[in-house]
Amino acid sequence: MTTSKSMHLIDRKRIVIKLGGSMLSGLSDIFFEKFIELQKEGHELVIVHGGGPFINRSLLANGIESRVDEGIRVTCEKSMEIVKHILISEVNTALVHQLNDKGIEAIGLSGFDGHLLRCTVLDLERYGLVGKINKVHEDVLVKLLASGFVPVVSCIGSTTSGTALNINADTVASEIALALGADRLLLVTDTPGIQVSNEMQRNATPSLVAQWIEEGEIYGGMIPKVTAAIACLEHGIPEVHIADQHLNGTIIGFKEVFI
Ligand SMILES: Nc1ncnc2c1ncn2[C@@H]1O[C@H](COP(=O)(O)OP(=O)(O)O)[C@@H](O)[C@H]1O
Ligand SMILES: CC(=O)N[C@@H](CCC(=O)OP(=O)(O)O)C(=O)O
Repeated sequence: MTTSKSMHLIDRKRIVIKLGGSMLSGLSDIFFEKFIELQKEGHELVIVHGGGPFINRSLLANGIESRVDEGIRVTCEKSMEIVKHILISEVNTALVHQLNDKGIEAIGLSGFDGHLLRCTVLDLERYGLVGKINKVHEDVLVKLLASGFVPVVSCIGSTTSGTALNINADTVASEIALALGADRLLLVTDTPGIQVSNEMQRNATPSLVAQWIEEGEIYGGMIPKVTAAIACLEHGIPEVHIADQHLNGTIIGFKEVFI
């Protein structure tokens, strides 16, 4: 016979939630309420955050040229200093504070903490100091989750010699979701899902996504999101949502899900 306690354990899901820089400065109470609801349902939640618009502003203020190639920032040494400072010292701390303030016990981490994101350089000539994740040491996250904390991860990786590398936050979220064997990846952004011909899509499959990229319907910052989604689906994560902070959006899977 299944007891209600074991039912609860069976139902518990590990969900990786990526918060895009596009929506971080406008996090609403509704988002925090939904987050707390998921916690009360017993799910284990990990947050990964970006901060693209904050980085753009700081680069501009410092007179450093900013260029993005298919959603990946080309990162020179001077930019890297700014990226590291903005993501770790500003965005991560502000987000951890906001969560703690709402009664959510959050702990901030970068890829340096517990060797979380071990990287090598992706393509020095094309992207500069951008990391390719070779290994996620997810044990630090598992320990924090087991102690009831919400890990809040910024998208800075480290090489074995301690050099900081910039990584797109959608990529970090998908690699962490895969390493944790998450049940769901939720990419929260400033739009309620994928829009095609002016219509929001409730469902998508990897082949439809490939077609929409080909047709130019998906471009810019949406490209790393759908790439991350497909990598997760191909490695066994059942569903990826691309949604706004009210969690309305597109579900990407191999089959259509009617919601
Ligand atoms: N088909 C699409 N549907 C919706 N948004 C799209 C699409 N293609 C490109 N985008 C762009 O992607 C943006 C989200 O990516 P990005 O700005 O990088 O967000 P984040 O900071 O949340 O990662 C949207 O605001 C929109 O401008
Ligand atoms: C390599 C790379 O592109 N890094 C990103 C990291 C931040 C990010 O991904 O932020 P969003 O989630 O807001 O887009 C960047 O420098 O903008």
